[in-house]
Amino acid sequence: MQPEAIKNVAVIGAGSWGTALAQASAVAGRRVTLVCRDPEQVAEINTRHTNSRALGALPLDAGLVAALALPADVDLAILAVPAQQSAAALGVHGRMLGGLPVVLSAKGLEAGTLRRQSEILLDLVPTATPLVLSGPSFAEDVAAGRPTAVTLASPDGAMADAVAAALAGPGLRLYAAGDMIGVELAGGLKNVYALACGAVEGAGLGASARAALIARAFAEMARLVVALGGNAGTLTGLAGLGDLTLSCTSAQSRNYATGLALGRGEILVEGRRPLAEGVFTAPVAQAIARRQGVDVPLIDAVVLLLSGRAAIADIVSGLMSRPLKRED
Ligand SMILES: NC(=O)C1=CN([C@@H]2O[C@H](COP(=O)(O)OP(=O)(O)OC[C@H]3O[C@@H](n4cnc5c(N)ncnc54)[C@H](O)[C@@H]3O)[C@@H](O)[C@H]2O)C=CC1
Ligand SMILES: O=C(CO)COP(=O)(O)O
Repeated sequence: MQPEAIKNVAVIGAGSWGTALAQASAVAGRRVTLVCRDPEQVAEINTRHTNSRALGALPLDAGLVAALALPADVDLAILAVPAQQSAAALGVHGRMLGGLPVVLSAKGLEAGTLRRQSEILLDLVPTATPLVLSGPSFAEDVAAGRPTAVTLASPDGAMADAVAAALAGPGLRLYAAGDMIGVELAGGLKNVYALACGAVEGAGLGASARAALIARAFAEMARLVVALGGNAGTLTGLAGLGDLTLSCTSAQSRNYATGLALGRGEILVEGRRPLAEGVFTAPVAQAIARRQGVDVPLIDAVVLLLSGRAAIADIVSGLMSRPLKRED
């Protein structure tokens, strides 16, 4: 496929990330339909050119329209609902996606089934071509056109090149890559580690502890990626090091902010906080690691923290008192 053949893009999911990706695609010259669930949101986007629920007063590109369903002439779809909602959204829209390239942009693993986003897509729409978009990219930055770079991974290299070229614009640079498993895992796992890093800050444990945590998270993530057939080298790129750095050091990350609250001793009340994908992905990552026989002490620590069954001081002292081991 040539990039010029990708004229019409549909984005499923009108939250902050879906709206930001729709905006970037429109700025890149595509005709974009943002698929919403709420008729009032459709009316707001089409008349006032804002999506206030997702991105406040930010003016949206005139090439972006909203609708309740996908149009018939779509060349490329982007799925941008929370990771636990991808199967439900594909249940509604999947029959329109047969044979199409589908960019998966949620960062998370599915509870219960332990599926990655590409596995969900291929189970529900076997003829679609999956591409995974991940990397350091806050929706607010992408929507405002600030410089952002991400990875776009697919086993179909020619398709990844074409879609990267079609979606690239003045503020968004996409690097095509082949290791979809590594990129998917990196995107899901960084949210778990961002929770941990936020908790370290919230508990006042210091910048040295946070840096050590990031480095050990990187090593843990590499073990899991390799065990699942991915490439550890992928983690040196945007979806690995790039996103881990961003999400583990910035309170703008909702996962980091949630960790901060936990570290301060606050109790999480479901539905009362912004989406923090790591909360759902942590137990899934732990189950996958157990299945593969991979040691993941940091993921275990986050699962314990989220369970509310142990204080952060006890969790940290448990991590620090493990037998010493070699780094190399
Ligand atoms: N916000 C960000 O900066 C970034 C978010 N992401 C990822 O994008 C995914 C979505 O996150 P956000 O847009 O930030 O969340 P959000 O909470 O802002 O929006 C989620 C949207 O999905 C819609 N939705 C939920 N279930 C649905 C369903 N079954 N069918 C159709 N629509 C449904 C909701 O109505 C809402 O509009 C997450 O996996 C997140 O990790 C990735 C990169 C950046
Ligand atoms: O994935 C993101 C940045 O790359 C967004 O992070 P949060 O979901 O933690 O806000």
